[in-house]
Amino acid sequence: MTLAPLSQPRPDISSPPALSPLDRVGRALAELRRGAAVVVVGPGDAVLAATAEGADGDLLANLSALGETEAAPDLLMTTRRAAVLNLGAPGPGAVRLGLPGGLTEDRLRRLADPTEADPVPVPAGSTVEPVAADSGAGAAVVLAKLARLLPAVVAVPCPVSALEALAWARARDIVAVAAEDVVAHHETAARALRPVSEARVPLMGAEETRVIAFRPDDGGIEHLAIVIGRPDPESAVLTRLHSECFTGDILGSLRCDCGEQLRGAIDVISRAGAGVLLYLAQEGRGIGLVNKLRAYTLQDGGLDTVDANEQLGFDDDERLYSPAAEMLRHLGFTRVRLLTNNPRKVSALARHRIQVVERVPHAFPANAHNVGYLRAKARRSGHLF
Ligand SMILES: Nc1nc2c(ncn2[C@@H]2O[C@H](COP(=O)(O)OP(=O)(O)OP(=O)(O)O)[C@@H](O)[C@H]2O)c(=O)[nH]1
Ligand SMILES: [Zn+2]
Repeated sequence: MTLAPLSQPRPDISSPPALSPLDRVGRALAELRRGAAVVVVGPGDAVLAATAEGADGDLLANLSALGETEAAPDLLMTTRRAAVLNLGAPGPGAVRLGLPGGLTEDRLRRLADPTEADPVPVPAGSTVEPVAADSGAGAAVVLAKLARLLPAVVAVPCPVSALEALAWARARDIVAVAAEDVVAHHETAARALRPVSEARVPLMGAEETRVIAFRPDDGGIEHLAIVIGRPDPESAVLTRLHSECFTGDILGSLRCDCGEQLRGAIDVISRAGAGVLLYLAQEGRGIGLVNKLRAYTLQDGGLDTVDANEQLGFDDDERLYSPAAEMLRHLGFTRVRLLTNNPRKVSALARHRIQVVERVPHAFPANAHNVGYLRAKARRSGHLF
């Protein structure tokens, strides 16, 4: 084998042609998850950001060096987390927190992660400034959420204008992404869902079952349609939207009702003759398994399921149901009888042009471990038990 001489020009792989917005966001998510910095470019700002989770002193110093500033990075967090720290009113969006004396690894950890044992110290003289959702700074926080990390990032402004930021990032081999693509990502990924494989999977109690996997175009986790029997698209199809719950579905956790609801839905649909169960990759009401375990730790400290989410900086429910509506349409179903106790699922499907002709209650007896959780769902989230 002959090796090409070193002097031979190499193909430029740093700027592949015409990456789609989904691809660009997908790359940025992978970078954040491995602890690298990304550039997020808004209409009037560009930030160099890395996730707060796992950030150490070296990363903070590197960000400042790359941003050509003596100042320590700012901490960007959701308005929800800021409210928990008594730094303003809760609501949608994000804020930039400036700390006198700068951000240290210890301060960062205690401000961003409520499962850290010590009380949160917000130093006197700290500044809090709202950031627009579609700005580079606002979108950087959305990226952390999409990456299913703690929704907080450390960031410095890029040392160039927003117009020059893409070229600046490319010259340094840093992945760059547009804020508008980040903000639109959830919906764009749902629209780009396509069926990629399908197989017959006889289930206990529902032998005539097919599983169809739908993949988002950004390479994200597949959602599954579990079609039992032969549902008639001309009539309202008995349908269950089930959000993934590793602990309840697989391990049989008693902290929630998911395992019973999953097996119960298969049973009910099978006895009715036909229907569909959508198994949605929305672990932990959309915050991911790692954050759900953090939420459990907070609940063991006395918070309920809604407050635990908000302490972490999330909304109480981060799920979107456009993927579910898209999958139903792919299957040819536009009218459903929905197995749920959750009114948000009913209204969300209607918003996405799937007609819910009936809500079919789907409740199971409580146990000693989930009784508080079920009560909180009824009291705080409007579940109809
Ligand atoms: N963040 C968080 N998620 C949880 C907790 N307990 C269960 N979950 C998640 O909540 C989701 C429950 O999903 P579903 O059963 O489809 O939805 P639901 O809102 O309970 O509505 P129903 O249709 O009435 O069952 C799953 O993704 C679980 O992983 C919790 O304490 N915190
Ligand atoms: Zn569960």
